[in-house]
Amino acid sequence: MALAGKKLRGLVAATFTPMTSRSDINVSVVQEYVDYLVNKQNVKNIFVNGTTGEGMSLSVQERKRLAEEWVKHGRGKMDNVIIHVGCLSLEDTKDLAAHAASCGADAISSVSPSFLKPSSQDALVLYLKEVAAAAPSLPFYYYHIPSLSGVNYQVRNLVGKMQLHIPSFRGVKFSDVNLMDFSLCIHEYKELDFLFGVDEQLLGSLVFGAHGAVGSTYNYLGSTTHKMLAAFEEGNLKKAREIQCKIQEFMAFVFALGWGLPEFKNIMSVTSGIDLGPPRLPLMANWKQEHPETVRAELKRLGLM
Ligand SMILES: CC(=O)N[C@H](C=O)[C@@H](O)[C@H](O)[C@H](O)CO
Ligand SMILES: CC(=O)C(=O)O
Repeated sequence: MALAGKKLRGLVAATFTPMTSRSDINVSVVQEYVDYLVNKQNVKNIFVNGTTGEGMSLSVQERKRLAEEWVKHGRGKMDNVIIHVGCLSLEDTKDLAAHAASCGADAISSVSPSFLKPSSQDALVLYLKEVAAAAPSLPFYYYHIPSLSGVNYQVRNLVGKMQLHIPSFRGVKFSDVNLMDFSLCIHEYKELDFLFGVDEQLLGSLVFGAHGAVGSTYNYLGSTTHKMLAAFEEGNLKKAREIQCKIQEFMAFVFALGWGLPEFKNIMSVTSGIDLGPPRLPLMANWKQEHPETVRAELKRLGLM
């Protein structure tokens, strides 16, 4: 089922990791979550254990268990289950990559290490080459997210090197606002997939030919975002802009609450009715019980729920 010659297109939901009230992973709701994405949001690709999934805050064992569950429940329902394998340890990353292949994932992706960082573009490519080689049968996507990784090489420059050294390299999940870099990637590397990762600015990336998008909001705004994609396809920019602005108004509202990614899982709990529990880390002090009602009211006010 691996992406062999297939192109990765359309919306990819970066899944939240379901947890119990005590912050243990809760795989019992994964099936319901998959069904919600497919049936209510018409989203058929998932990106597991990434930023949204708090992958970096989970143990290797938990990440493996989650990968197995998402693959198992995605089978026959999802077009692509992409497992994010990046972490600070190369050994763990390779272990996660090999595991993703063994459990039947469609592709893997990795961020750059972000504490001790690669000293050059070549060093990063060599590192990722080792990661990809641990799962040589799976398409590999580089996950560019400079705001969190602190690693900000121009992707356009990296891509040529990755293509040369990593046989399974297939594209980039581009979570940055540098649209010139993004555009030149698409223009120069037509055989690769470039997926945009700043949901509230997706319309801008479509102008430059984005092949798809990976993000946290497609969990609960997938169907709304599909309407924007359709309007863009039809050349109805006025409508596409209206939809994007609603999404921006909503994001501005949650940012004003002081929320960051882990707290966004509240929004998915509210919209899907699936209790995803609290974020893993006790650092996330802005996660408050009273907020769900406020979020629901705002989504309703904007016509997004
Ligand atoms: C920094 C970050 O987490 N970016 C996510 C994807 O990469 C996005 O999906 C955001 O969660 C989304 O655009 C909301 O800001
Ligand atoms: C947002 C995103 O794509 C991730 O969670 O990794």
